[in-house]
Amino acid sequence: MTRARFASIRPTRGLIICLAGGVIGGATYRHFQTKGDLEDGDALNPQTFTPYTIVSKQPVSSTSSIFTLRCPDVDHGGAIQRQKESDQSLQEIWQRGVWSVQAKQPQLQIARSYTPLPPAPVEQEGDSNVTSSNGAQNHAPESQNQQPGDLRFLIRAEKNGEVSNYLHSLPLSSTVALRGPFPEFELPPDVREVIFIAGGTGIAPAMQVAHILARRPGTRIHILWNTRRKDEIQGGENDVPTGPPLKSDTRRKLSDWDPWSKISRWNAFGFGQNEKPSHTPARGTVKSAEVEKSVVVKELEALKKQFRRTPQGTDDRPGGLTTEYFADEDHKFVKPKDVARQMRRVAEEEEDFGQQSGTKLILISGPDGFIDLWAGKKAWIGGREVQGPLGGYFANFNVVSRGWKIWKL
Ligand SMILES: Cc1cc2nc3c(=O)[nH]c(=O)nc-3n(C[C@H](O)[C@H](O)[C@H](O)COP(=O)(O)OP(=O)(O)OC[C@H]3O[C@@H](n4cnc5c(N)ncnc54)[C@H](O)[C@@H]3O)c2cc1C
Repeated sequence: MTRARFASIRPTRGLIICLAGGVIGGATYRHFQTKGDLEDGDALNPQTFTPYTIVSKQPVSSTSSIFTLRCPDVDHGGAIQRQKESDQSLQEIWQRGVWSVQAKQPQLQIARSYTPLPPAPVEQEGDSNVTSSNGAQNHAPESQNQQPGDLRFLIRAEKNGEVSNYLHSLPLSSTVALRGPFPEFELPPDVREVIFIAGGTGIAPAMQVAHILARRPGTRIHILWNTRRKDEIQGGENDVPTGPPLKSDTRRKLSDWDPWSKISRWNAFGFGQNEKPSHTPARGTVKSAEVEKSVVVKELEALKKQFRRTPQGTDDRPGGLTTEYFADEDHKFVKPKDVARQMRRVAEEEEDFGQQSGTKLILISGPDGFIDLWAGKKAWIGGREVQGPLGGYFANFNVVSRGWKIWKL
């Protein structure tokens, strides 16, 4: 979610893109024609804006909230149809990769991109499974009033930010015009391993990826989430291995390997499905049991549970989501060594169990400076945003030869 990412221009029908005055602080902004943007009666689509209603705003921190938006008039026949159409059209994109929608500020006629969060985990009696609005299995005590087709966003009110502050200023039941979906990144079908470095609201695409991988047996994702404020990661637990690396005499061939063994590397990672992962409270936070967990932390935990319900891969390798939390306010930052440690763990597993097929991905999402620091600036070529050369910390990491691919979101 770089500033360049904020600036990506997608040629769309019925849209006038005016770049004049659109470059502010390194960002190019999308300006829209006043007439004909709002097309009442259409399901969410990339060409025209569809009015949604804010049905809830759930504070995450003093600067960010989770907004739930719904197609209006959901109780009326035609609109129910529209809601269903919208939900169906999103089913596919929810399985493919990272995507966004644009929200419009009507007075200024500008729009910004926002990343839908996976459907809220739905509370259910006991520990049984429930099905979310997009057919996903969910499990956690959140968001009781969710309806099919609802879109949820984690939105931070940026200092002097036009659209984000406009959205935060709107009371419940206000209308917000949305357009989309816009694919941002397609996960390779054979993806096996993901390290996701997320800055701030960059956690939203990380959650999208986790949501997809939770349905792909044997895939794993480790999220390193760096926020500015510690309240956003409150109660978050770091799933990091606590024991020393396994010695070579404990190595076993994959065929001999007992996935439920306590000494298995997968479990040492916290990926085992029967074993309780070893947790440490997020740095700078008190033990999670003693504090109310932040809304996003709760949702990440619910995503972890989704992985545990997914059948294992053909090689009996448990899939999983693990997390590490860092807050600037605590002077804790994700460092290259944190990423290197995860890469090393994967490399050790490959040594032990043999090189596995499948793509290994490092994804980075967050504000401009965050992306630049890790992987260098994205670039613009021919009016299109491209990845640009690999820079930042990763310029000095031997990632490619180790079989990792990097993508700046
Ligand atoms: C694909 C995509 C998905 C996105 N998803 C989300 C999302 O899920 N949630 C979310 O909150 N945002 C998301 N963003 C960012 C969002 O589109 C806006 O850029 C953001 O809300 C700021 O817009 P604004 O109009 O309020 O600020 P602007 O008026 O555009 O900017 C005001 C000032 O704030 C600075 N600024 C803007 N954004 C940031 C930032 N993130 N960090 C530091 N300084 C900043 C600008 O440089 C400028 O100086 C996404 C962006 C993209 C491209």
